[in-house]
Amino acid sequence: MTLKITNLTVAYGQTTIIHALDDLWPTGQITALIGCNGAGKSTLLQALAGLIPMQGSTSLSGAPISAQDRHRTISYMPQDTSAQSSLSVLEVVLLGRLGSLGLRLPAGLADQALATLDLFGLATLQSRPLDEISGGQRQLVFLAQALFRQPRVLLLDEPTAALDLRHQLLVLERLRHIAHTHGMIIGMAMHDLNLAAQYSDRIIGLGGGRKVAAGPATEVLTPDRLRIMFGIEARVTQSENTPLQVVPLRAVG
Ligand SMILES: Nc1ncnc2c1ncn2[C@@H]1O[C@H](COP(=O)(O)OP(=O)(O)OP(=O)(O)O)[C@@H](O)[C@H]1O
Repeated sequence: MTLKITNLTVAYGQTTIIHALDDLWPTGQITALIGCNGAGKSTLLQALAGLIPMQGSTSLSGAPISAQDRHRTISYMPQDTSAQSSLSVLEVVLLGRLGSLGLRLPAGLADQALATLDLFGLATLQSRPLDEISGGQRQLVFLAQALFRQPRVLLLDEPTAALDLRHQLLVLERLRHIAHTHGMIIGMAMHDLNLAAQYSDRIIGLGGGRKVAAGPATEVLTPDRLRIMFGIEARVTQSENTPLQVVPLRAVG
């Protein structure tokens, strides 16, 4: 299974934001989208999720994704998870499978939702109202909701932005495991280049809504490319048993 993106173009009014982007996202892999503020990462994810109009096409294993398929097969977690609600944490996760909910909860569904919460260490929060948990916990709840939908393609906009270091690693380890074992296609926008290097299979560098680099971290995260993409001077190090490390030194230009 491969997500094929062909000639994807997004415009707000007269302004084109994503310019005729082509790409292939293979099954079981995490693709990280990197790029400076305004590069088009969120816009690309939202277009793929069918939340904003786009031109071009997307297909899964050769079959075009219709509007109805898109809702069933693609799950999206936005950058902003600040929505207010007095629903409990477990209820918010259950909403991920709204289509399966009726007057009675199907047998086992709540247990499955609880197991998804437990992936991120949140089971003890299940009865707490969403309004009464922290920003990082909230991000984890919406991540659990997106996963609970059991999508074939999971799109995440900066999924670790609100998380402490332990939870950043835990979430990305879990996601990598899920991608590999379930063959899920995961695309995520990230600002932390070291986490992108450590956990993604492939990195796409966006600049001005265009793909300016794509490939494994060792090819994309080079000092020359970092200078072009982010306007920074950086040192990049890698030794045998440690992941590639980007050390930003100064802003240039
Ligand atoms: N609703 C909108 N109407 C008009 N322009 C928009 C809208 N949303 C985003 N843009 C513009 O589209 C461009 C890409 O924005 P986008 O949010 O995709 O960037 P990003 O790479 O996700 O940035 P960040 O890292 O800051 O989240 C920016 O120039 C932004 O100003």
